[in-house]
Parts: sequence; structure tokens; C-alpha cells
Amino acid sequence: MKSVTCKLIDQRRNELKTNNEGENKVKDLFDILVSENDPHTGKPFTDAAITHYMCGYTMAGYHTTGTAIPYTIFAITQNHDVQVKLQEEIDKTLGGRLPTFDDLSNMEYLTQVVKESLRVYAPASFVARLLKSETILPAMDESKDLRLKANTTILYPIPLYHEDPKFFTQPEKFDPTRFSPDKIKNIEPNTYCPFGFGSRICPAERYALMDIKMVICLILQKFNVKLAMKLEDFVIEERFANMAKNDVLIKLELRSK
Ligand code: HEM
Repeated sequence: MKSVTCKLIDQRRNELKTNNEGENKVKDLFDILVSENDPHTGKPFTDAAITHYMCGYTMAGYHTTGTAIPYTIFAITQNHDVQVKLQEEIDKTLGGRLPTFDDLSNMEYLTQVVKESLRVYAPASFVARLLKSETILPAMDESKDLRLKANTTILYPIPLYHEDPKFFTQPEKFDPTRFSPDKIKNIEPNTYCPFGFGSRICPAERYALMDIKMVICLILQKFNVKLAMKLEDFVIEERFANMAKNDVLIKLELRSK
């Protein structure tokens, strides 16, 4: 991946030099990295830094979205009422045409379904933080407070919060209405965190949500979805990303007009 990125750096630098669109071109992340200065050093980004950024973005974006989409479709196959309601919203909003960015933002139920899927099947297992100074975590039960030294790495386990009945009633239930406008305000801060939180929150949160919604919308507009594997073979393997051990096999059936 590094050697491919190195070749692309040279290619993109040359393209930018010879590009006639010049200043009017909308720059993507790669353009910015190869043409602008690193704000920390005031100098151009080194090839090594560009390679790290590009590999980081690709890795961080690939498995997460790549699991979120099949997990959402899986959830839809297991909840027929959700599939019917989603298709009603899609048909009513689009009337057969392709979705625009605004359509995807406005489809409230679609948004709720994707958010609930990211709660039940969070693609990322944890967020990590390095403590800058000694920190005392208050005890949650009878035990003592926890004293942690500076430079300790803390892993914040996302699914443990998403699955805790203290924060989500009947957490095992797939219920998109938890994210309806009247209920969403009851969710405690940082207990729903598929994209992490704070200053290191996933920079692609909005993009990823849009991406997942787009794929789900395009599929359900044309097809009904059914699980094409045994339910017990749907197994999530917890790694850095929560991967589907046996993939998620889905059967698409063309919807009747
Ligand atoms: C459903 C899709 C995605 C999920 C669930 C997800 C989740 C996460 C999580 C949990 C973090 C750690 C946040 C924290 O430490 O507080 C993160 C960081 C990050 N994500 Fe995503 N992500 C997704 C898609 C993407 C995509 C598509 C990209 C790139 C195009 C991306 C790029 C990144 C980067 C670069 C970071 C590191 C940010 C930093 O450390 O400052 N992610 N993501």
C-alpha cells in the first residue's frame, strides 16, 4: 500500500502542476497534502507523512464502512417491519428517481435505522486515549477509585456502552425509534459513540453516514433483502473492527412494481 501511495504522490504533484483548472479546482485531501504546508512545521508535508495520512484514512475508512453496510442490511433482513417502513419512506421521497444529498439527509427513518445499526453492530470495538497526567477514575461500585499513571493507554469499549441496559432499554432489540427526534435527547452523552467522541472523533462521521444511507437506499429502492445464510453462521469477530467471520450473505429479490 505504501509503494502504491508513493507512486500516487508523484503522479498527483505532476497533475497539480499541469492542471489548467488551477485555483478553481476543488482540492481533495490528497491534493491538500501534496500541495500545502504542514501547519505544525510550516514546511511541505514529507512523503512519509503523506503516506501515513493516506494509509491511515484508507484503513480507518475501509473495514468500518465495509462492515456497517452489511450489518445494516442484516438488521433489515431480521426486522420485516423495518424493511417495509424504509421502503415506504424511500418510495415516497424519491418516486423512483435517484437520491440526492438532501434526500438522504431528509429521510428521517433511514437515518434512524442506520444509527441503530451502528449501535447494535458497532463496527469499531474501542477508542483509545493516552493519559497525559495521572488520573483518578471514580469507583462505579463498592470498589476503590482507580488511580492511573500518566502515559497509560485507556481503551473505551464502545459495544459495552451500546449494550448496557442502563443506557439503552432492551439493548438487544433493534429499535430505530430510539433515534427519533423525541427520544434521541434521552441518550446520555458518550454512551452512543460508534464514531468515538471529543476532539479525536472520527473526521468522516457525516461522510460515512451518508455513504451507508446511499447504499441502503439504492438497494431497498429496487430489491427486497433476505438473509442467504443460516442465522447461526452470522458471527461477529471482535478485532480492531468488528468483522463478520463468515461474511454476511444476502439474497436480493427484485421488488414488484
Ligand atoms: C461506519 C463507518 C465508520 C466508523 C464506525 C468509524 C469509527 C471511528 C472511530 C470509533 C474512531 C476513533 C475516534 C476516537 O478516538 O474518538 C475513528 C477515527 C478515525 N476515522 Fe473513522 N469510522 C468510520 C468511517 C471512516 C471513514 C470512511 C474514514 C475515512 C475516509 C475514517 C477515517 C478516520 C480517521 C482518519 C480517524 C482518526 C482520527 C484521529 O485520530 O484524529 N473513518 N473512526
